[in-house]
Amino acid sequence: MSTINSESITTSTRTPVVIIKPILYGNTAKHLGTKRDTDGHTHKWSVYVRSYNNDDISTYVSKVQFRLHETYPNHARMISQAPFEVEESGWGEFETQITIFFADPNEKPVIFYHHLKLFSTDPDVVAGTKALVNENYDELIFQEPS
Ligand SMILES: O=C(Nc1ccc(C(=O)N2CC(c3nccs3)C2)s1)[C@@H]1CCCN1
Repeated sequence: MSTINSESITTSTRTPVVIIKPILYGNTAKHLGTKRDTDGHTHKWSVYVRSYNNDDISTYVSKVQFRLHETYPNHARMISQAPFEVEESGWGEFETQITIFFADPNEKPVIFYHHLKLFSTDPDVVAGTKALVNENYDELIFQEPS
């Protein structure tokens, strides 16, 4: 923006402000201890998106869609309030698609792909004394409107 007055012309240049929000997305899993008779499920698991710093991501995330394997009822799960996670059970591993929608209508949704992991060679996970955690670090980057 330039301003003109009798003495001079000044031009202000504003450096775009970039806001970076570190996040974690992924899953935890724990063996049920047995193969459930009713449905053959062996694990309970949770797939989630959360702030890396444990702050409230609801200030900038409006909803998150977790697309599970199509054999799950209502497999495209939309979560519209924190915590942004889906808790389920099953017997195997598969690809999930995680779409993050933002409170700012001008910000396009972002999509992450996550392999839901249930199995581990970690003796404590195998013993069921420790949950498996399979998560990824990433960053949501916002440009302040110029
Ligand atoms: O396992 C795998 N795919 C899976 C897809 C769905 C799975 C599962 O666990 N499900 C619980 C069951 C339900 N049916 C109804 C309500 S929930 C669906 S496993 C692949 C195959 C080879 C390696 N990985």
